[in-house]
Amino acid sequence: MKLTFYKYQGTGNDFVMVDNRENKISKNDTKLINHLCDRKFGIGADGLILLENSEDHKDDFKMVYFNADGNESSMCGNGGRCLVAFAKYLGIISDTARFTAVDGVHDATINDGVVSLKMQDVSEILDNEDFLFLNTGSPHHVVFSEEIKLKDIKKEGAEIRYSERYGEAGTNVNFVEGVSADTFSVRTYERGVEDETLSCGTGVTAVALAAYESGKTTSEKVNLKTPGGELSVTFKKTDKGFSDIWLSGPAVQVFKGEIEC
Ligand SMILES: N[C@@H](CCC[C@H](N)C(=O)O)C(=O)O
Repeated sequence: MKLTFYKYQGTGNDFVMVDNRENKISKNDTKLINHLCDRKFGIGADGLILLENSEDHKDDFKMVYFNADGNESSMCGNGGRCLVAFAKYLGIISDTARFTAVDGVHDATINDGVVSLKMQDVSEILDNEDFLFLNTGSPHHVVFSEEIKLKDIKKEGAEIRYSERYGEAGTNVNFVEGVSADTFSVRTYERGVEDETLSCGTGVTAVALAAYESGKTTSEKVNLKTPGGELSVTFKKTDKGFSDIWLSGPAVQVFKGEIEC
């Protein structure tokens, strides 16, 4: 079969997008999805996203996310932003969207190529001496450190991802360095890619909230510099945790293609 696909990137976190409203791809075909994401033998991407019809057509569409290893996973923030740009390209939405993902319903807006995605509220943050841990749709271990540009992210990230603390499920790992009162540099090791990616949306969201929680910023708008570009996260601190969390940044179509599979 010839499969039409689109390639998108959001601050260098890249995705194969498939319009699956007619169920062309089976969600259980781990081997095929892993092959499509392979950078040498396939198209190449950090993950693959299916745009599907929302159940009962309640929302504009549904997001189904797979890591590059071919397994369906938890929420992908950059992927969600790219999917909104894809839905606009397909004519499903204009400048606002509401869609369902694995962690629930998300609202989004597009303005001049910048996609802002509303994330789920966060009520629990584990604040340890050496790190923070929270779930922003995906699990994130956050370490504040210095000279992150010198780190071997693949090696240090894998040590934490596979540590006993996180068991079989594992975690994503973010290494963070302060730049100014409201700006942080972030490098992320992603589970399911098992390497550093150029940016991670749920990761920078976790970093912004962790920075606020640990007193490293007092701003409810945090700028995040990743190796693939800049994102921002705004939120409101409440007595229950964090709400009204929005992740914003560019989302770009790179190319369209067909692949025999
Ligand atoms: N790149 C993503 C996160 C994707 C999910 C992650 N790899 C996991 O399995 O937890 C993002 O932008 O949030």
